[in-house]
Amino acid sequence: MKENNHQVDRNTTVIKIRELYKSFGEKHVLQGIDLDLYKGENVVVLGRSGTGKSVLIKIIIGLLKQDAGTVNVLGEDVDQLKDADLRALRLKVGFSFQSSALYDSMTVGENLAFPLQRNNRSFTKDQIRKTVDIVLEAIGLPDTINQLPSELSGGQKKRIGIGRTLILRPEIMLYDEPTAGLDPITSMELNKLIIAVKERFNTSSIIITHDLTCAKEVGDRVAVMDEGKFIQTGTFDEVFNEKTGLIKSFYDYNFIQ
Ligand SMILES: Nc1ncnc2c1ncn2[C@@H]1O[C@H](COP(=O)(O)OP(=O)(O)OP(=O)(O)O)[C@@H](O)[C@H]1O
Repeated sequence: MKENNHQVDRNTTVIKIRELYKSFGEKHVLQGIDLDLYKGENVVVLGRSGTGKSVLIKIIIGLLKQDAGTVNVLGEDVDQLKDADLRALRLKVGFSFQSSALYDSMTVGENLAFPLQRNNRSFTKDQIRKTVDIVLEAIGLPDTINQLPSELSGGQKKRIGIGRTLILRPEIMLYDEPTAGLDPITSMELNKLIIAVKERFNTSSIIITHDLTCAKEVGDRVAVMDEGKFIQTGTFDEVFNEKTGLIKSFYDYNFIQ
């Protein structure tokens, strides 16, 4: 059991996915996905490239429509929502891109303030500044407020990307390969940040990764995707206890190489 597992509320499901199918022409990408994300939980989705992890995330935030099945996010069936309701739902679901997607010409402070200025026009300058300060402190980079993205390391950019997502106080966080391209020490710091975000901001998260250390550190549960289905779901130890087939390949590649 993880120390932070006590925060998981198994009576409240924030994302409920049932019998989800998605094909592109003859390419059957998602072939019957079921998933519950509980309040306060971090679920890691592991899978080889091209197994459909990004397609799953896009359906969750309504960027793609499924062929069959249901995706319920915070009580709403995503594919049934009108545009305005979908936009409102997206404000409650923070999506942290693989590339940090920061605006190069804006300082860190301006990058963080931008989503607030755009989505929450009632905020005063002072409130915006305070919110930016709180988030910068939470992500451990209070001194970068006046820096440009080009002056930051890869790990710092990822943190700021997460901070920019947090600024709107989402209930759910979706992380797309948060540790990709980072050295092991910076990856470990990012794992700690993902756990800290959950504890401090009460978020529930889906984390897409190939990185088993990340999965082990941050995941209350791990779901292994292969050919559009989850072939194993459970705690990291449950999933990797019996190492056969794809699970073995993943384990060997990450830990024995
Ligand atoms: N809009 C689209 N049109 C056609 N095919 C698509 C589209 N989006 C995704 N695919 C296909 O769906 C499959 C799954 O893609 P997806 O990006 O979800 O993989 P992934 O598991 O996220 O991979 P990676 O780990 O490399 O990011 C791929 O074969 C991809 O080519």
